[in-house]
Amino acid sequence: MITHLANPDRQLAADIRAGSITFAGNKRMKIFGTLRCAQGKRMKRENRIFFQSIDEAINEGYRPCGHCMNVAYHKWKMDLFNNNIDETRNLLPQDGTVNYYGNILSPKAADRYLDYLLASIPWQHDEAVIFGKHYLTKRKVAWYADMPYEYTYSKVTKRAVVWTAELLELKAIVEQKTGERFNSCLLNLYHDGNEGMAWHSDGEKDLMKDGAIASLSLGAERKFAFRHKQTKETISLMLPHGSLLVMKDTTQTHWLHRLPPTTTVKRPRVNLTFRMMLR
Ligand SMILES: O=C(O)CCC(=O)C(=O)O
Ligand SMILES: [Fe+2]
Repeated sequence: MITHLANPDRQLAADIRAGSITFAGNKRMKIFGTLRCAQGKRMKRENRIFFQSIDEAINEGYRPCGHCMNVAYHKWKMDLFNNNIDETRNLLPQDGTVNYYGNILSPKAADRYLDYLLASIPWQHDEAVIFGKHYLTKRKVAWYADMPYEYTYSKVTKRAVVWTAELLELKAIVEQKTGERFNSCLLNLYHDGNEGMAWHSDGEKDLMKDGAIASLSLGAERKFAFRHKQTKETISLMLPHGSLLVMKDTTQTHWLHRLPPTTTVKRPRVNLTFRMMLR
């Protein structure tokens, strides 16, 4: 880190040629950018500071300029919300794998997808058969897939509709993050905290056995919990707007999961679970 005031311009030119100066920062604003940045050139000499590398600037607490360092700026923003989330850490102590990826969408993108999903998905109340009686849930669902697959859960057979462009974008983002492939997605709409989902596992015979299920959450932040079928051990976490959780390996065989209702949440939540159906 070198200040501009402490350096005669001749020395500065030599440092730039030698590569010991590659970025300039603003001491007052704690922003850094390239030496050619138009915004950077306007700053007062006494505020100007130089760095050799991006790492040096970030370690000093500077953030990348949104004009001349767009890619680094977006990475810095995502790292900021995800402060130190380790997506390789297994949240389960045994008998399955659950990985939490934190926020995978910027707040703006997450807002945009949530607005789209609330307005454009043909949401329908979910149907279940319990002791031979048909029930409609308060929660609404929609099911999308590569083909109009049939899928049975809660003793009711549903037929998928084919992807929209926006759902395909989300599927591509989730596949890129997780390295997995998915051919279908169940969407759930919880209008407020009164709606949730009871303890269950997603081990239906139409699903690929031990396949990954990737769960993308949008809207109101809600608690999500796992409970081991034998030991009854429970693990829970919060799922914020734009976050991704992946369940895989033998998770569905040994663990139940649920979305507990909560009276404090007044806003809707949309959850997308990307799955691999057997065909
Ligand atoms: O809403 C959620 O987070 C989970 C939904 C779920 O478990 C399911 O659709 O099977
Ligand atoms: Fe589930």
